[in-house]
This record gives sequence, C-alpha cells and structure tokens, in this order.
Amino acid sequence: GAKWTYNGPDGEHNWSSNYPFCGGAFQSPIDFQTQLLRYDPNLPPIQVQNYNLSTNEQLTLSNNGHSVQLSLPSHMYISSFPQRYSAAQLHFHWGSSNLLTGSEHTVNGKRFAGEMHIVHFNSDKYPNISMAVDKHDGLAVLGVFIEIGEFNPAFDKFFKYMNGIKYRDQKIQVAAFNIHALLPARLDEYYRYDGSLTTPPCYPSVLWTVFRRPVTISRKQFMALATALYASNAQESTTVPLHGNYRKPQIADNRVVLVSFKD
Ligand SMILES: NS(=O)(=O)c1c(F)c(F)c(S(=O)(=O)CCO)c(N[C@H]2CCc3ccccc32)c1F
Ligand SMILES: [Zn+2]
Repeated sequence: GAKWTYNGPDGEHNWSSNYPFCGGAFQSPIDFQTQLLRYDPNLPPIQVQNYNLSTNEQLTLSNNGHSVQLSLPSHMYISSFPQRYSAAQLHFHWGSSNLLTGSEHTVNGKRFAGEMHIVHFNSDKYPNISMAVDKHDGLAVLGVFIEIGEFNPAFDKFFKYMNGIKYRDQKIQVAAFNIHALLPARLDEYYRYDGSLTTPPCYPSVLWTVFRRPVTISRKQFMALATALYASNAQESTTVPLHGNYRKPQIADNRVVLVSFKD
C-alpha cells in the first residue's frame, strides 16, 4: 500500500487519505482514563499455550521500516477466549534516545518508555492472519508496557541481534526462546477494549488486552532499541532513524474500557 510514516507529510494526520479506516471508529490506541474504566469480575486471567519455544526452533527477526518484528509460530496461542487466537508476530513501539516515552496506550496521560504487542489471529475461523486482519473478530493483541529499570535477560535474546537488521527489509534467523518470559508477572490484571490496528490500514479488528503491570528493561537495552534501527533501506543515501514509532491516543468517544482489577 501507500507509504506512511509517524511524522511529516505522510504522518498519522494524513493516514486516512490513503487508509480510510484510520479516520473511522474504534481506533487505537487510547488513553485509559479512570472515568472510562469499568471493573468486570468475569474477565479471566489470560492463559497462553506453547509460549515456551524450544531453542532449536528458529524465528525471523526483521526490520519492516515501521518496527522491529519477530515472527511467531502458530502453535503458540491464547487459550482463555472462546475461540483460539494463534500467534503471528510480536513487535515494539518506542520513543527516542532523548525522549524516553514511546508507548501507544497511556494511563491517565502517563506514557511509558515503550510497548510490546504480541499479535494473534482467530485461527478457529481464518486460515491465516492476512484473511483475519480486516475481520471484526479477526485479531487479538496482547499489549505490554515497557519501563526502564532492571536489566531483562529475556529481551536480550533478540536485542543482541539488532545490528543485523539495522535497515528496512533486513531480516535474520534467531534461535527461539521462552516468549512467556517477555510477559509481565501478573496476567490477571489488564485493560480490555475493542479497537484497531494502530498502523495503516487501521482495521477495527483488534480485541485489545493491555496488561496493567509493565515489564522493565535497562536503560542500555532501551537505548539499543531506540537507536539501532533505520526506517530507510541500506541502499538509500539518506538514513532515516526508526524511532518515535507510536500513534497518538485516539478519541475514545463513549467507548467503555473493561478492567479485570478493582483497586
Ligand atoms: N500495533 S499493531 O499491533 O496494530 C501493528 C503494528 F503496529 C505494526 F507495525 C504491524 S506491522 O506488520 O509490523 C507493520 C504494519 O502492518 C502490525 N502488523 C499486523 C497488521 C497487519 C498484519 C498482517 C500480517 C502480519 C501482521 C500484521 C500490527 F498489527
Ligand atoms: Zn503495535
């Protein structure tokens, strides 16, 4: 499709001219403001299966010009929903070396350092993510806030390979590892709402689950993520750094955000 960026003439305020859904309803991300939240005692803890991948599996780590993404095998899935949602990929949103805030969702206006998204598709109904991506019950994305703090060995399983995918469309194979280790401690506390892809084509096809508790990575790890990649490809003479790849919060209208926690 048409090229899009996070800043400049092809930035998010113009996405809707090439991608009409981006100007439509149910857009993501949103700001989780206290007055939007409604406690729902029926929201179960999130359960995932087969996230502990064996190291002799290989995953593709790539720079798609918009984010760093890690392909995931479809035998990984979310088991706490009526229909099975199988994993497709995970990717990140971050700020920049001098703007340490780059999450997409925010909590009462607080922006975290970054946000990881694990994208799943409804494999009970659709054969692959491309067939699911524009359907109302097509996708389920797990969102994890990232804060700067303790070093996180799980993230280093692929952060150490970032110099191999500096430029757009570069990809490398990396040894699989325990993806469960990337998740926060508590999978029973989360925000839940119906939303969209946060990038073009912005299809309103995502059941969002954003965990309340962040994970931490060290400042050094964050700087590696925020400074290693370019949105431009290796052939282009002018390099365009890949940072600040987060969409601003969308109008929540009177959308309700369910929460699985009381206090
Ligand atoms: N924040 S988000 O979760 O809404 C989201 C992204 F932010 C994002 F960057 C991507 S992408 O594929 O890396 C690049 C643009 O599609 C996807 N990719 C999804 C959407 C379309 C598609 C098709 C095949 C595999 C993955 C995806 C995405 F779902
Ligand atoms: Zn995302």
